[in-house]
Amino acid sequence: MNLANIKILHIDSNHPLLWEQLQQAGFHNEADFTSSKQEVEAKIENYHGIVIRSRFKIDKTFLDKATNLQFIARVGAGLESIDCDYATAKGIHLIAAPEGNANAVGEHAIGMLLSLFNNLNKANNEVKSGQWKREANRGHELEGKTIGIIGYGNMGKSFAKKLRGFDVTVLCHDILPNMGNENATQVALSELQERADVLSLHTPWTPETDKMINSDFINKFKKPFWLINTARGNSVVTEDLVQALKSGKILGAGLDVLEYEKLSFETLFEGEKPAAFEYLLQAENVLLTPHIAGWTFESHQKLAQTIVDKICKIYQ
Ligand SMILES: O=C(O)[C@H](O)COP(=O)(O)O
Repeated sequence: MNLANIKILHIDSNHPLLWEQLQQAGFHNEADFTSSKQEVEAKIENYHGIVIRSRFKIDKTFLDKATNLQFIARVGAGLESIDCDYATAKGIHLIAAPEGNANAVGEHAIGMLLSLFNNLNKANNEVKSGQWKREANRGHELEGKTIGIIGYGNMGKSFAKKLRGFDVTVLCHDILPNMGNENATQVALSELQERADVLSLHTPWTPETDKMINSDFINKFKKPFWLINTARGNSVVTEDLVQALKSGKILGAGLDVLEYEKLSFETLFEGEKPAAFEYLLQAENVLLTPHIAGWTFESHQKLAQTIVDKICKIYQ
């Protein structure tokens, strides 16, 4: 097959190796990082492949215009910006690269957990502002704790693997059966809620996981617990999380994702903020990072390489 006939449109910037290796393989590549969704829609019939991150939604309207599209390559894990069922029904290959940033997410979740358990962020801020508070920063140890992981795909598995060596019990829950492995025992959700001291969320954002962590869900946990969310902000009802933080049912939270994060910077940080968000910003037992769990120099490269390999495989 003459790969020069396969025209690929890149609508988001990625690690340069992605472009370079597709060029070397012989594909015809074009980049358009600025056109609006409507502008891309108007020309998408000319392309056989599109390489995206999450700039805009690939919905039915878009797909109906993409009459020659053979693949959609998402340089990342989450596929929520694509109408996957509709694309698949049209015979379009869907490619994603969760293998590329799973390690980064696993390491970030470990970092958040250790930071929360040992007050690293809080204590650091205090010492740097001239306060030497030892008793107020007495920490907890992971040893002997039970870690519950919801969503046991690439990210959940990576986190569980990193937990080896901490002498913890690792439970996982997934909608698919038989997902447990040497690093985690699969249990029913109710058992996880009964036993866990920590909940780490590693689920995609789907209708089933939207607002999943709400008061009802939280109250089913038998013990107070720590929450780590490196998955999607919309899976947690922030008001309910705040209520649980206030009551002590949630002991602390490490949040790399927020339900407000798609708002503009101005909306998010200037002027009046949603009360629950304001609480998270002030709370000492809440650690916030700006959706960077999968955002490392190494994952940038691994994501690109994974996508190149998967595109090349389609045309082997
Ligand atoms: O789904 C992912 O891979 C991560 O959440 C990163 O998403 P982004 O490409 O939209 O930043």
